[in-house]
Amino acid sequence: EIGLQYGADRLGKRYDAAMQKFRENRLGAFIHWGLYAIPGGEWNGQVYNGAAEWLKSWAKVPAEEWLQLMKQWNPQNFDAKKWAKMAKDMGVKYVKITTKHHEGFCLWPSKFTEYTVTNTPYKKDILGELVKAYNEVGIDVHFYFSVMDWSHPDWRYSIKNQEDEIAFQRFLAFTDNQLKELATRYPTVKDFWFDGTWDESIKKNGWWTAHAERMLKELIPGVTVNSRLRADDYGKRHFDSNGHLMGDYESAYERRLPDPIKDLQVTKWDWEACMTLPENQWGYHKDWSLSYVKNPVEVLERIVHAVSMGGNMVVNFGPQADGDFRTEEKEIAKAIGKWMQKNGECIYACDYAGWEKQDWEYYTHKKNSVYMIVFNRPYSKQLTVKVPKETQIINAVLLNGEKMKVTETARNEYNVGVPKQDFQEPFVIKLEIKSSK
Ligand SMILES: C#C[C@@H]1N[C@@H](C)[C@@H](O)[C@H]1O
Repeated sequence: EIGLQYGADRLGKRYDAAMQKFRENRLGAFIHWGLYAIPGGEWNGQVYNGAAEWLKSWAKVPAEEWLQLMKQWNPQNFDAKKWAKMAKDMGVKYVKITTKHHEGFCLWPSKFTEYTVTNTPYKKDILGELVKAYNEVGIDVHFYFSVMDWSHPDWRYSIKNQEDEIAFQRFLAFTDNQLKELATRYPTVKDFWFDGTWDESIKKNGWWTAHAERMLKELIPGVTVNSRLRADDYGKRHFDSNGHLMGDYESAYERRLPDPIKDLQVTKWDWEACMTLPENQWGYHKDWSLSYVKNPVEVLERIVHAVSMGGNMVVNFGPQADGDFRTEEKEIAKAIGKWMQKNGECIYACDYAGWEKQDWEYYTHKKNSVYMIVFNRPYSKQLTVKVPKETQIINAVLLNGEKMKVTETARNEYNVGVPKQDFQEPFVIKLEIKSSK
């Protein structure tokens, strides 16, 4: 191994209570809300099909022009309690909120920039209202924070000369101030999810990324930080030059998931994926017909896929400028919630089972139960289960209590029958197992 000053601070998983809670939460929601919700993907009469929260970039809008949108920021239908109820009904255990996206507009009254909710017709501390409302219903709040800040004159993509260096060090000090502000104003926050850290300027300042993580953990003991913040002494991101994960969980799975057969290495560490409902829209886009929108079962499949490999899944919502959610998002949240109400025990506090994946889909594991989450119902009406050596299936029950037939078909192989009723949705069978290992 090579000596690193700014590599991984710890080897292996964290097992303290705060990290255990992060891990057991398993299902979260992302909220991408900012000035970009106002134009919703359209600028000067042209609709851009790229991600709506990047419209400033697609339409090449200068920062001072873009930030004029603040004059229109007045979400009259915003109701933090309604947002909290929608999340609770969906069955999410945490919500990640964009405190500040790349545009630099802050949902909290930051003292270090003029580009905040305070200087809009709305005036009030949106972030504070949301933290309070989510916490009141027992939902943890995580902060998304974009280091890249298009509104700040000292932001640099790369460091080309001494002037860049001096400006960027000022920028990092500004960022420190905002992070300290967030951690002290909202001490119940459980996690910081950093984004906008892929440019040369950050990779050349690995020291700062290590400092930012350590500073937050001093301010809020137990807080978790994602790997995307971190760059080591040589600019290596997520995993340091010795191959060790930096931060507390890997956060590279954005709109994609590890392969359930080829990428089993991820089961060795904590990780969290995040996904969009359309192909690639995080902020509100007025025209969702521009790309495929996943149906509720396709969203569920991604949630279960992540948990089956020991990861968390965060499903994204992009609220409208008026503070309400589009109908499609409300309907998907409701459908997920209905399924989670019946089947959540195969998700919450579950982990990778380590059994050989089958075509009917996924296993998850909790204590001495293994759950079979069936997305593909076989015409044979038999679900093949290959168990590890010295493992027996004692019984198999549907979560509604219906007993499933279990037939040993070969050494360490069983057939588990399917339910009589075709539920027209993924169903869950709970296996009680006995291992003589
Ligand atoms: C690229 C990029 C950003 N990362 C996702 C989580 C969204 O915030 C998107 O704008």
